[in-house]
Amino acid sequence: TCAFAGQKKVLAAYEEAVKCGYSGARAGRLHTPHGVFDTPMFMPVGTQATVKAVSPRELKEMGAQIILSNTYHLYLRPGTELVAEAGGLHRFMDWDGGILTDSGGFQVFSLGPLRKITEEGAAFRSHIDGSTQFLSPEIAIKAQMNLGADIIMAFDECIPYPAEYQYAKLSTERTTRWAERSQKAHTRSGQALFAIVQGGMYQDLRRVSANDLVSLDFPGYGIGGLSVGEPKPVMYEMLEQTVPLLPENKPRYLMGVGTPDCLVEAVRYGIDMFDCVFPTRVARNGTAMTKSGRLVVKNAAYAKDFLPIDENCGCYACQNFSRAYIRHLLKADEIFGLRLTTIHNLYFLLDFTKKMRQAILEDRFLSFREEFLAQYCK
Ligand SMILES: CNc1nc2cc3nc(NC)[nH]c3cc2c(=O)[nH]1
Ligand SMILES: [Zn+2]
Repeated sequence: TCAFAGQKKVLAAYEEAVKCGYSGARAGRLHTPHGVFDTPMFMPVGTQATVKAVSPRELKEMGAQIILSNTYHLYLRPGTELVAEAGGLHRFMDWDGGILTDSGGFQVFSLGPLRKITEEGAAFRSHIDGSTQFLSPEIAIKAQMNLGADIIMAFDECIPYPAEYQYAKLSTERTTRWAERSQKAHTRSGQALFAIVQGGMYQDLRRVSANDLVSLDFPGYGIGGLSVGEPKPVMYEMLEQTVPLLPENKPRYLMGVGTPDCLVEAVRYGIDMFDCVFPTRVARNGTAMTKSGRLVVKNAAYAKDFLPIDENCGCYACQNFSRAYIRHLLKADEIFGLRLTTIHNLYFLLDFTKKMRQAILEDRFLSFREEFLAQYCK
């Protein structure tokens, strides 16, 4: 059955175009001040106000719609007030598409040597100069208002994996209180604030977290605390528990995911938005993503392979260069080499989400998923 449910309300409004088949997969459109964007979507990560090794023009060319930047990094360097003085993040990095900033929650817990978490917020040492820093919902929201992203995230704690039930419970309850404080601190119109569902790997805590945040009525919901080392079946189980509790007419954003097999599974559960450093990170050590799995183009096997990374790929790297040439550049430590693998990997994931959208619109997503998983080896 295909139903159309549209809503053109506040910014970052989610307009579901088509929900088809017997899965939760849906194709939608996300309304923001910088445009209306198609979902499912992959968002390239530009941690320090640049997607490493590629230009905004190249990102536009390959079909990027919304890109991500990290508040934690920009808060420490160059400072979010400075970015505000520069006219905001869009002007600063010359990107006129959508921008989503995460709130520092994850980085504080995964990057800076953590000092202490209290009800007030998180004290940590800067990974840049070792200085003692502090982030709270109010500080994180003010920083994101300064950056001026179209979508910003509530300040939360990404619960480490594994975590005791009691810790996960207390942390999740605090994250919900932090979400409320984030909401109160968010006074910038034309900017959507998403909450982040936590709950560790506990079904009941996931449900409580989702229900509590839905009752606080946000324009969109991140699903956090996943892709933190848990087995994939556990991640999917948490999605199964969480996504159905989230409003159909609001976007769902699975944070930090991921590889194509995870994307196609998460879309089946009804996820609309993804971000992941994987494509850009593995590109920098010479690994290309293909529909059959990873291709380490740096390997000697490709020294005389004059075919492109993927003959059916429409990206700049595959249209113009061979595996042998890219391998040569990588071996010679030439910057252009990792630019080409990065361009290919970003294009691959952006194109993959476009193909999933098309499959949903044509009501053939489940067979698309079967065919893809049959060919892709992790
Ligand atoms: C900004 N808050 C926030 N970011 C996250 C980023 C993540 N990135 C991954 N895997 C790479 N898991 C994540 C979880 C969170 C999370 O629970 N919260
Ligand atoms: Zn390519």
